[in-house]
Amino acid sequence: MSDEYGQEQAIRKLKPGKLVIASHNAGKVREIAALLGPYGIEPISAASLDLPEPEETGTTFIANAELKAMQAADLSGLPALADDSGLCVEALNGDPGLFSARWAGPDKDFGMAMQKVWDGVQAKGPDAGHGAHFICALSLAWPDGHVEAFEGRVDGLLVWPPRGANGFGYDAMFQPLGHDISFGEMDPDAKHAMSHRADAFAQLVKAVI
Ligand SMILES: O=P(O)(O)OP(=O)(O)OP(=O)(O)OC[C@H]1O[C@@H](n2cnc3c(O)ncnc32)[C@H](O)[C@@H]1O
Ligand SMILES: [Mg+2]
Repeated sequence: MSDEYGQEQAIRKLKPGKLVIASHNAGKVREIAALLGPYGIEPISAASLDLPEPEETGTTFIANAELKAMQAADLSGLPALADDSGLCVEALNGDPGLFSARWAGPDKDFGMAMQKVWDGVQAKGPDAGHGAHFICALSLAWPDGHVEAFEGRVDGLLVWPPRGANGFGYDAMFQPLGHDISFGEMDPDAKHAMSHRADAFAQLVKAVI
């Protein structure tokens, strides 16, 4: 148990210091580091610590975020922040959802994954809606086993063909409600102002920073 983050600490404010970003997705690590920017917290990536990628056996975004954060905190001895997220498509009953990364296969081919999403919606017929949302669960875990989690969401529409080279994953086929450009076409700062990750992060900041 570390002194700084021990069980006896009544208020678990995240003091400026080191925080492991328990993700192996470079796009997420970049976004989380940008969100942490104003708080004077030094992010350390799981990859730079050679942390293993745990199997995501949870049945909810929060469960998966918690298992990733708890493993990284346990192995590193530092507080760790993990993100489990995904694209939920209404016409596909919420798929790919928890399996958003897995739909891209071992080569992480999101061109193929986006095509699969679009083909799935087309197969539902001409009346299928294009509504979708992203969910992001952020979990913060301390080496003593304490863990908290926050869930954010952004609603939008699927667009086809994919547009823009910014962002990562499914960004090029997702247009947030009230906007006429996709996340793939948006400046990173604009995405950070409205994304599912920003929503979850705002809740985390309120609770612990
Ligand atoms: O588990 P870690 O190591 O964090 O990395 P991952 O890529 O496997 O991440 P997830 O298991 O949470 O899978 C979520 C997938 O959902 C997609 N996704 C999540 N947030 C996104 C965003 O902001 N924009 C586009 N796609 C996103 C993206 O393709 C991710 O690979
Ligand atoms: Mg993953």
